[in-house]
Amino acid sequence: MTSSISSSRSRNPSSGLRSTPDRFANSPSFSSYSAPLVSRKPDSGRNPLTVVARFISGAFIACFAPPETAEWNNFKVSNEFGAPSVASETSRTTSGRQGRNRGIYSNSTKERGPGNMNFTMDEILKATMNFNTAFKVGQGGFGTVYKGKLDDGILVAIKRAKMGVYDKHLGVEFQSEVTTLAQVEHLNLVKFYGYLEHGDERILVMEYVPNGTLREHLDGVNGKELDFAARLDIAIDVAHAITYLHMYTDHPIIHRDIKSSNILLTERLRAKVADFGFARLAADTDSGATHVSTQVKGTAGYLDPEYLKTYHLTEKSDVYSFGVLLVELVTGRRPIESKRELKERITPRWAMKKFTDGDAISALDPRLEPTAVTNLALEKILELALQCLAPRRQSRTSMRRCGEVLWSIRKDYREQSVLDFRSLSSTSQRSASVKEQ
Ligand SMILES: Nc1ncnc2c1ncn2[C@@H]1O[C@H](COP(=O)(O)OP(=O)(O)OP(=O)(O)O)[C@@H](O)[C@H]1O
Repeated sequence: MTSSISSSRSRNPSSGLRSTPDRFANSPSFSSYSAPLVSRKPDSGRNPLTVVARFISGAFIACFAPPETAEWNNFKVSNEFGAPSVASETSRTTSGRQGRNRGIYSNSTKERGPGNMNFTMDEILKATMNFNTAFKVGQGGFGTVYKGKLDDGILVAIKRAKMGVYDKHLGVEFQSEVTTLAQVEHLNLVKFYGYLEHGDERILVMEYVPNGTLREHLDGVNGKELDFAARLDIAIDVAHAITYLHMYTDHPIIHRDIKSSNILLTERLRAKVADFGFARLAADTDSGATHVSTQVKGTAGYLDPEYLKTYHLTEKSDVYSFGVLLVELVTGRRPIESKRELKERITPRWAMKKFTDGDAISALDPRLEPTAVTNLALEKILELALQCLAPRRQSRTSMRRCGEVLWSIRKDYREQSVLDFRSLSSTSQRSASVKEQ
């Protein structure tokens, strides 16, 4: 229903993804990146991620009217499916038991790594205590998300599709495609463990990330707070994850829905990018082809204006969304703040104006301390955001470059903070000794 047809599907039949060498994940420096070994899946003649995207995008729904008919900043995420009631969940579970069990299998069930988990419905029911609402951690376009504990103690997030969000015809062919998706592995990407089709049930199992979403932290929900250094770390983590998708998988992958509610945080406030709901193989750089969708997908406020105009999708659409995310990180504001006065409603526009007027500091999240060191880093981040948010995609920087720039901003920020701290403590020591005299 929300599936996008890519005109380049036939042009991009390559289906394999590189398995991620561990040394590669969360590499401290992009300059140390080297191309990992390629292990290609045999050419299946079709693009598996397109199928995955069709399935999941049918699930993680955010469809927008064509740009001619809708103002981009007024887009609303349309969720066509109501949440199932507890009663209907129970009846689905019962009927599901009579259905067929399918999942992702590895030859060895002992070897539990991403993508090779072999799940049964009983296992899922046990892990979630029959989808007990006490284990519910969230609700999205796809359905309900539960926290679960597998027999071997591994914590997982279990996404249970709402009835009807999937395209039944895609069910059978979906498994092998999901296996491919599961091979995408990076420390800053939420690991995809497996998928289970069981009667009417469609269940995705992934790494459980325990500390909520970036948006919740920026909103200060449940006392969650993020200082400037943590925000900078998060920006770097996200840049690493997206660079990996763009550059180090067998074929570039465009995330398509980078936003603060798709960034999950660990206890140590490291970021993991979630939701490949809209993921799609990127342009074939050799042929210069780009993807042309029949529908624009993504989230209001994060959408590349050029993609909105042309329906052409490239990695630079992710760069644009990342620019919005950078602005969100330093201002704390949502991309669209509809209750504010007109000139402040579109946060990136407002923040960029402040920056170009030489008044970046007044765009800083009021919860952050406006020190000289923070102000310097803020200006550099907004300068990078400006490059990401360029209206024309040719003028935008790359995700790799974003990572490099942020890395150097963090280096300077840390060094300056240490110097600041030292001079502060020596000043206070001096004033203490003056008092003693
Ligand atoms: N892997 C995970 N670990 C921990 N919590 C998760 C995980 N995935 C999702 N959640 C929680 O479940 C909520 C819903 O997630 P989900 O991805 O289904 O929807 P969404 O991204 O919020 O919305 P949409 O599907 O419309 O994009 C998230 O906001 C988060 O709180």
